[in-house]
Amino acid sequence: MAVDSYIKKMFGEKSSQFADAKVLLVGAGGIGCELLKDLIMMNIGEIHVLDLDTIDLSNLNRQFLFRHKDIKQSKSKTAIAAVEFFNYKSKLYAYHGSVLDTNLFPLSFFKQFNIIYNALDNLEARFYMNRMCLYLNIPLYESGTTGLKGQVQPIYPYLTECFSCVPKETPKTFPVCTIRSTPSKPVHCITWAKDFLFSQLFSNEDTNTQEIDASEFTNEEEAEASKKEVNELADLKKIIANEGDNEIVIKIFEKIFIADIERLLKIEELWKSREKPSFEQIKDYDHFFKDINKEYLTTCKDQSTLEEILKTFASSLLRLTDRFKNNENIEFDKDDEDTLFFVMSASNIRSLIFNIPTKNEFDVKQIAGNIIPAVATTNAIMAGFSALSSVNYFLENDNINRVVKSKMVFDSSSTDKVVNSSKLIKPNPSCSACSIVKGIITIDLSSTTLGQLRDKLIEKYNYGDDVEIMTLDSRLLYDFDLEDNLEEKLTNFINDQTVLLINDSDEKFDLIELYVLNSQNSEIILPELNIPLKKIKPSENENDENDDDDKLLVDNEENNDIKVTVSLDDDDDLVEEQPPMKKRKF
Ligand SMILES: Nc1ncnc2c1ncn2[C@@H]1O[C@H](COP(=O)(O)OP(=O)(O)OP(=O)(O)O)[C@@H](O)[C@H]1O
Ligand SMILES: [Zn+2]
Repeated sequence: MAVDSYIKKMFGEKSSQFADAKVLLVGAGGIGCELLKDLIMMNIGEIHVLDLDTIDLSNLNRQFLFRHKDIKQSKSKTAIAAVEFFNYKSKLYAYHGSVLDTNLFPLSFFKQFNIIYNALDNLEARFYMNRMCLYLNIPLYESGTTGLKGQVQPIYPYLTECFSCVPKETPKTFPVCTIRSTPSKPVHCITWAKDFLFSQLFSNEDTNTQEIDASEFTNEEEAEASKKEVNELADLKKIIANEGDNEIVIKIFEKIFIADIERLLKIEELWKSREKPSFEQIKDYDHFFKDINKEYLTTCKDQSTLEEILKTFASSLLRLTDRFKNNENIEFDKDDEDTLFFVMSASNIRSLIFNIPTKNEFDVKQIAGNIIPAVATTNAIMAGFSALSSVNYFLENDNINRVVKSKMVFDSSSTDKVVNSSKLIKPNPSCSACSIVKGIITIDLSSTTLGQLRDKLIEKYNYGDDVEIMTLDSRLLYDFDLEDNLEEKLTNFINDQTVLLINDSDEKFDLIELYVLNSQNSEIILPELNIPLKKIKPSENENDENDDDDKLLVDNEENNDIKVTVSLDDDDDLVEEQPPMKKRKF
């Protein structure tokens, strides 16, 4: 049966609308390759594929559109070239770049799509796409897998839970003192080698300026020892940059694995209830450093003998030193052999000193790359559900009906059912992303004054009296107390893509967020918004005399007449988005 009639049989007459759709697929990795195939099979009109990465050897086992010859080629472009021979009607477009790059992909880029599919592997990009879809009110089909687990979440902006509504699990971290002074597991040594030693030696940042936070250590002496370590490493880094002969291997080894450990040994407090580190297992190190070179031993991946460990350390260090001297920006990458082997061997030397089991290349790669093996089948299943979920977009006329028909799909822990589904849930009213109604304002910043913007806002959204206008980064541009700026052109305060927060001075309506698109000679075009009434009654906070204690008013250097509100709250949670401005009272 031809694809067209098959689709018609499956989904009915309305499936002919697939051909009119323009969709964006973000990510051409494990799920992305599968989704591209599924969307093509649905005869979607235009499929735009975006990915920042190039193909690695380790992608080939599951990213079935890529071949060995494609290694180092752009994922999005290769994926599209690979399906060229499929029998399909979709028009395909590839973009190589990060979706976070606002120069390459401004908000107006996303505006052209009916649907966006996320096939990403990190929270930052997922949070970002979630926001873009909220601004533009575009349905987002979010998917992800870890090993045998996976899930697909259709997100209909403001009607269902968005990606930020539920806090995401934090990646596992360890106390600094465990990593720096008292490791007891292989993962502690690998984390030390990757996140501390490797970045101290090879990162382009000025490591001299890095501060040690004494409160993270249980013991003052320990904090002092760590501070010394960092300063001395910064000196070694200078030697790496300027000399880089084989001497450096011995110097670095003796500093990190002898002097620093001796310093720790002197802190008796640390070893009262722990086994002391010892040099017994590495005492013959100078023997193995006699004939070092940049070639790796053929058995270096095994890491089963002291010779393999030490020689891998020496070769990887020398190779990285060469790269560093060539001004290469070296970052840890599990698929970059030199960086992986350096981390592997350095962590194994540390393990020998702390009497911890050593690990081979395979294990270190898993742990250092935080990898749960990706499973091709899970990717294929979740991509399939993502494509199928989006069929509701075409079969139903509006988002409310789409929500009713759509389901969230996830893996099941029961053995008699592979996948489960559940109804979509309403947004979390305190979600940092979707609890604030968002929209896009098109405006000519060079010809419009702040006063004109204020008047237009009041008129369009029926604010009773007045508004306060701020930027997302907390600059107060206007309130009833700050009228001096009203005659000024907006270019003096904001740019294209600035996000504005508009607050109702009467406290009747909730805060709104407007994304600025600068357009020359354009009138002020404000979005149609359904602004909810304020959830917290002002009277609830009236007795709170210290309301302003959590903000400071300071001068902005560029615009001296603008008040700048700086929050003293320091909410550093990486996996939850920043708390919304509406939580503060202005
Ligand atoms: N900011 C971003 N912009 C564009 N593409 C992105 C961005 N962040 C991640 N991606 C892409 O999302 C895809 C996710 O796919 P996947 O989870 O299979 O990861 P991978 O990098 O291909 O594989 P692995 O991490 O297992 O080696 C990757 O191709 C990655 O390049
Ligand atoms: Zn939300």
